[in-house]
Amino acid sequence: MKYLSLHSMAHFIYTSAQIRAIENKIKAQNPSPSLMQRAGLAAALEFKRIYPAPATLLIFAGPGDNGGDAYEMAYQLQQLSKPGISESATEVSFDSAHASREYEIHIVRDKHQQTLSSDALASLARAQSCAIHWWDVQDQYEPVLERCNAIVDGIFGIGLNRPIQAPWDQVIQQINQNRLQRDIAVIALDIPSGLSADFGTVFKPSALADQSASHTLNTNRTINRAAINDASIKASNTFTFIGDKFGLHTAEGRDYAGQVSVMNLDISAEEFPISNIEHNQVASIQAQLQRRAHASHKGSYGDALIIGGAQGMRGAAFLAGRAALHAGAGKVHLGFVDITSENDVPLDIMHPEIMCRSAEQCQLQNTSVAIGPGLGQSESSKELLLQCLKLTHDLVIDADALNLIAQEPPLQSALAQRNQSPLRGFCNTIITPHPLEAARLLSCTVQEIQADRLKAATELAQKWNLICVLKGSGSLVTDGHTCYVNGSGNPGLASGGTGDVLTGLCVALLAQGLCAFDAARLACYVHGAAADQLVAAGVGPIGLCASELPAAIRQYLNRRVGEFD
Ligand SMILES: NC(=O)C1=CN([C@@H]2O[C@H](COP(=O)(O)OP(=O)(O)OC[C@H]3O[C@@H](n4cnc5c(N)ncnc54)[C@H](O)[C@@H]3O)[C@@H](O)[C@H]2O)[C@@H](O)CC1
Repeated sequence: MKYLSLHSMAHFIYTSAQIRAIENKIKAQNPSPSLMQRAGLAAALEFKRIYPAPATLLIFAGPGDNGGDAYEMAYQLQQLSKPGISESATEVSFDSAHASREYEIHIVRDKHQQTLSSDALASLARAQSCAIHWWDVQDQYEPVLERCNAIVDGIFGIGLNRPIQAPWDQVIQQINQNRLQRDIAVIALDIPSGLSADFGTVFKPSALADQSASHTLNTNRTINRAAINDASIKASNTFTFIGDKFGLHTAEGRDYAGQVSVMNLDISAEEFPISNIEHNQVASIQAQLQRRAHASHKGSYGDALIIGGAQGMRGAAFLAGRAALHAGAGKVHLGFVDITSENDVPLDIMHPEIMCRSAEQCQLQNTSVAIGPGLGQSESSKELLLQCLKLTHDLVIDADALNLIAQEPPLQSALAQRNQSPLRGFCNTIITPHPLEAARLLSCTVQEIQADRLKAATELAQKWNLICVLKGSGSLVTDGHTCYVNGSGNPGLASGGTGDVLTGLCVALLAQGLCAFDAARLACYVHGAAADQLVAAGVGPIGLCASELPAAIRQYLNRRVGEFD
């Protein structure tokens, strides 16, 4: 299908500034058909594929080029509905006498707010020459809204630069409410209106913050609570143009974008700049996990030690330990804190192969270590963390270990000095903060972290010269230069203990010889994929338990990477 093909750059993600630069470069070449025509045709073809006619389509067109895309899509859909028109045509001559009624198309626009570019004006003219129904945003188009089969959002694209106000704010809530009630397709062109392409955040006008259960808006439109807090379109699908955008995949982006299709508009790969943001594709890393040789033994797959599990949080260490075991570490040790006598040391009855002892008795050298799950913040935990920072080569730092570092300058110095020991060389260090832990580490608020996740993850990785996994929807894995956005996983992971499992998985992969960046990337991917596998089998997302993940991780790894020669 023309313009929808993905080239070798498909795994890259771009900033809106990069997309604008590509757009300007191509536009300067006066291409025919124009980029807007290509965008409209690509959107029409993909829409027709996922939503074949007959159907009633309500298209909302805004004041900028995103609105131009919407006009062009409407025009192209009308053309594609004509009998005998080839789907690979890029420009189709119009003959209104033959216009098919296969799609009943309605367009809503703001007649008083048109500041259209020449491209958008040309697309508007083409659409106006078709059998399309036209509405002003102030008209009562509700009867169409209530019976249409699909809605297209061409209100704002990457040019959105402030919170959305009347009349479009009310329209957005109305569209979201309609989708909630009728479960219809809502297709966003380029990016859902209201979502930031660069941050995955929603521009929220303060007026929306404390609105109550139901509201009568100035066009007599009643909006219920479920839709009221949305200052962005919640799309079922986003057709994004030229290149993929970061905001569609992290922070709030995934909840608003739905299924993303990238349409590169036939722009060749050479026109794209090098991007330092990529989707976390792990095929090449999976290949690095050792295939199991006959003549291998437990020593071949490394030792993993997890330190944590203070009183009341012993389970966190067990979860990490089981994850390390199921992810293939040769030997797994748990070092518990708060142990007063030998008899205090807990055992994992279900997994007696895990070796348990007091943390103080554990060997920190020649072992891949994770510290944090259930660690607590006692003096002895602090001392253990200091020892780990000083003595280990492979170290995963999570949970309370991160909170301690945030509070204690001596721990921060020890972290900063990890790569300066000539004996150890460059260390494998991974931190796995969730947004609150990241906020503590950077002395800011969670809102500030979430407002620019890329900046936060990059800053943490650069500050301490390590690999940072910033957890949350669309987890980021970065070394401070290249950032991978993880696409696997689902809201079933939003429960206690899943982070401990991720930590155990990271340390098991380090133990098996992966470098920190590869281990963190593969761990994130496999952790999410295991959860996706469980949800596909009906285990979650509601009630998915962290303790169910290790076995799913084992299954995933054996299916995808661990084949036995
Ligand atoms: N021109 C082209 O050749 C192409 C354009 N494309 C489309 O063009 C879009 C970008 O176009 P624009 O730069 O015109 O951006 P938009 O279509 O997002 O609209 C920007 C316009 O809306 C105004 N605006 C921004 N925030 C507002 C708010 N909260 N309330 C009211 N008005 C607001 C701006 O002042 C500006 O006039 C892309 O997202 C994409 O959809 C793509 O199709 C690629 C090709």
